[in-house]
Amino acid sequence: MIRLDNVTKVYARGARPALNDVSLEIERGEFVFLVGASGSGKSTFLRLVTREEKATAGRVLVAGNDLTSLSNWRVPQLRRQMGAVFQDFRLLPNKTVFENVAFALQVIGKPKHHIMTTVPEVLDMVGLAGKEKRRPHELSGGEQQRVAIARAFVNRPPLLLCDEPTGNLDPTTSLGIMRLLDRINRTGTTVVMATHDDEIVDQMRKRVIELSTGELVRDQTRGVYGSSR
Ligand SMILES: Nc1ncnc2c1ncn2[C@@H]1O[C@H](COP(=O)(O)OP(=O)(O)OP(=O)(O)O)[C@@H](O)[C@H]1O
Repeated sequence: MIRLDNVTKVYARGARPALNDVSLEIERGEFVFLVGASGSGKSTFLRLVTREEKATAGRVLVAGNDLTSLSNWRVPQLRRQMGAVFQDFRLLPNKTVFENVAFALQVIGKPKHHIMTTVPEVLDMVGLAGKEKRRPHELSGGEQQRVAIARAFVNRPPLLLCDEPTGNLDPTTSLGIMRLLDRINRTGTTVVMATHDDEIVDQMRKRVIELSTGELVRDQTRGVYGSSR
């Protein structure tokens, strides 16, 4: 699903590489935690996968596309294959829960009848049935993140990228979000999650990839947050 071959990323104003000669492979259907101190390169990794950034050297392959040579006009097509979830939810404040999720389908031209059947299904799946008409400010943080996950998953993308999805949530709420991401992963969707949440990583025991100042320093199956433990 994702392959990096000797990838280096140097930002225009960057003193040192944000990623330095990183090679790794993530297979379809895997659940992977991306850990490392602030500034270690996690977000850069995710931005290379979405093609928000281009590698300075090396090759990035995602869902069968070589992003090094992918033309700009094909980037929207690439992004349809991935959903993204962020720490700050990024919902549209003036739209209802239903409309926030429906919007993701409208922008890719799905017909109304498809939207009317698919959105309730996914809202049910994330545990928000009955809250369709609420606006984001009328929901708890955990519920807002469920809306964001519903929006990211409504098109059933093969890849879900999560950047600190539990960063604003308390431990119990975070666990609920993780159960949901785990369920999504079990449908066959590859999940890559950048996180600082040691409790979550230690509980889930999934593959852990650790970056340190742009270098891959650990790749562990059924891993924990800190390598010293
Ligand atoms: N647009 C940019 N221009 C210049 N340097 C950047 C840019 N974005 C990130 N960097 C630098 O690249 C390095 C890696 O940053 P990145 O955001 O990928 O780290 P991170 O692991 O996601 O950090 P955090 O956990 O704080 O989100 C840092 O040194 C950062 O300052």
